[in-house]
Amino acid sequence: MESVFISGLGMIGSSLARNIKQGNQQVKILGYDPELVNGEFLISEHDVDQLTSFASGAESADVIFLCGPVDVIKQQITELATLNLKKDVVVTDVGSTKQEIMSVAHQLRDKQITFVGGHPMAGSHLTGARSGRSDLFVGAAYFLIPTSADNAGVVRIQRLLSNANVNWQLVTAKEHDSFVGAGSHLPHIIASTLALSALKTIDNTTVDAKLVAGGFCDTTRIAAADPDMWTAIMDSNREIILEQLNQFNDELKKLKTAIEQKNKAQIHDFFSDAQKIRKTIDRR
Ligand SMILES: NC(=O)c1ccc[n+]([C@@H]2O[C@H](COP(=O)([O-])OP(=O)(O)OC[C@H]3O[C@@H](n4cnc5c(N)ncnc54)[C@H](O)[C@@H]3O)[C@@H](O)[C@H]2O)c1
Ligand SMILES: O=C(O)C(=O)C[C@]1(C(=O)O)C=C[C@@H](O)C=C1
Repeated sequence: MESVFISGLGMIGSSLARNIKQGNQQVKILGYDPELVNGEFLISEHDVDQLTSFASGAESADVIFLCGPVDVIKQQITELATLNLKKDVVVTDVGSTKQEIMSVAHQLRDKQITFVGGHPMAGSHLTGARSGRSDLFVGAAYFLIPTSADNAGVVRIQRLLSNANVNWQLVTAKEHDSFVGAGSHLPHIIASTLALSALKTIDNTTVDAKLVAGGFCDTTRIAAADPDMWTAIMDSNREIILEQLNQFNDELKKLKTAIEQKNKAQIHDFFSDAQKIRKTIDRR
């Protein structure tokens, strides 16, 4: 019987457990999470078969998914390199950044342990096992960062998650971090900045903040995300984020200047260009 160990049974880890279990009841799922409530919930739902310590789950697994925050994933890769893992184990993760993680993972590759970086590009601002879903990843990109020797690992992960109906994307860690910087990290920064700055103004009016426009709610939903998770992501993708923030500031400055100068043609071009870009990525 194939054993899968999932470390971190929050939204993403629990979604993987549900999906793998639904796809194949024969796979034994071992789980670890320091917040016991997550594991106990998944045991009660029969999505996880057994709760273990990190070390014993890792040592008895055929495939290991690291699903904690990015900083925890890095620590656990280092810990895995000290354990007595199965010889042909495949280790993967779901962290939102990849360059740092792939670089820490050399400790595993040096010991001929297969590590394939992973990142399902689906989720929400919610946390914990109760917020996971078996269909969370349907239609979403699932990035894998193989190294040249890791083809068997890629196939093994794809087979295990064949029920997930994801859009597999094999990319380099650098390409990944640049893409998610623009497509995920910057949006979170902007949503949170908007929430902070707009509320300063709104709180000085007599109108209830809950009466804000739908556009405010659409653009700030992700500002409700977990600060611990996002602090770890900012720290891990620091250089790319700083570069992309400069680019963002340049665009914002252009609009500010056009508004100051009452340059209606430029203001129109700004919204028209953005409209065209947004329409090209409409998925649903
Ligand atoms: N939230 C999203 O939309 C999303 C999407 C894709 C990837 N990710 C990435 O997935 C990972 C998990 O995010 P999530 O949304 O499931 O967050 P979550 O908070 O729901 O789950 C993280 C879990 O990790 C556990 N944890 C903390 N320290 C641990 C440790 N030492 N060992 C094992 N578990 C530990 C926490 O108790 C928590 O249950 C993060 O690395 C995140 O960057 C998140
Ligand atoms: O949809 C959301 O609420 C999310 O925040 C999910 C989201 C993102 O879209 O940016 C968050 C972090 C990830 O690494 C991948 C997906």
